[in-house]
Amino acid sequence: MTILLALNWKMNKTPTEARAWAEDLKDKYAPVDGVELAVMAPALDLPTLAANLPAGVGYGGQDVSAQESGAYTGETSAAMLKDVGCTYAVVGHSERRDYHGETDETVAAKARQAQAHGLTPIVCVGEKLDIREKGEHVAFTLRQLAGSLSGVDAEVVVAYEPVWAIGTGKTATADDAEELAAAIRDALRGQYGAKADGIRVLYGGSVKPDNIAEICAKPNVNGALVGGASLKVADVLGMQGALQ
Ligand SMILES: O=C(CO)COP(=O)(O)O
Repeated sequence: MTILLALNWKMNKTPTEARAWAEDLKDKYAPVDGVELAVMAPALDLPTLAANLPAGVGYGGQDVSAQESGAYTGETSAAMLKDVGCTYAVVGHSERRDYHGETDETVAAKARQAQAHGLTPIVCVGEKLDIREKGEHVAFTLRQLAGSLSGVDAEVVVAYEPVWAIGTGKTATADDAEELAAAIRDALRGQYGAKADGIRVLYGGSVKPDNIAEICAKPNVNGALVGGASLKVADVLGMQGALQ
């Protein structure tokens, strides 16, 4: 399965900065066999990426509305993302769940809406520290996954992002990542049967050039969702190179 290196810029980079980043990447980028690169950017940056990313590098939104269109001020529809050439939409990132009150039901509705427009949702799940300390991280994450994939078809990517590892410099060990990725794979088999083996399960949380290879070498980890280390082209090329 092709490894997906998904870059989540979060709320960083103006369109001017996004353009400079894309041009810099274009100067230095060479595709690596078996590695797909895609940038999850603020909606305003997407047209700039469409015009300036090197061929073969994909892009997507960081969120998408659960609604089709209409009186939903501030929202971005799946049709809008599709129209600017997105192939992905992140849904259910822990920052959306925490700061915008998104529930599993909302996340599933967003994922279904993305699929209805031909976008692949990247559905994020993962536990907070207190849940891990109680040893309930597997059960919690699988419950979140089941709710977040309700009515969602197999054209999906799942990202396991333990909240305690996001932006903290604390990376889960490769074994921690594999424990959850394997549990997620089993759950996906229950929902999708044999198609589960074609679904990419990513790990996210303080992934960097010096730890990505070990994490992505695990049998059930098919890529990474990267925040901080996605902002500098040098780090992105470092991660891509480490996967070679
Ligand atoms: O939340 C993340 C990606 O979606 C991870 O962020 P960091 O890589 O900055 O820890």
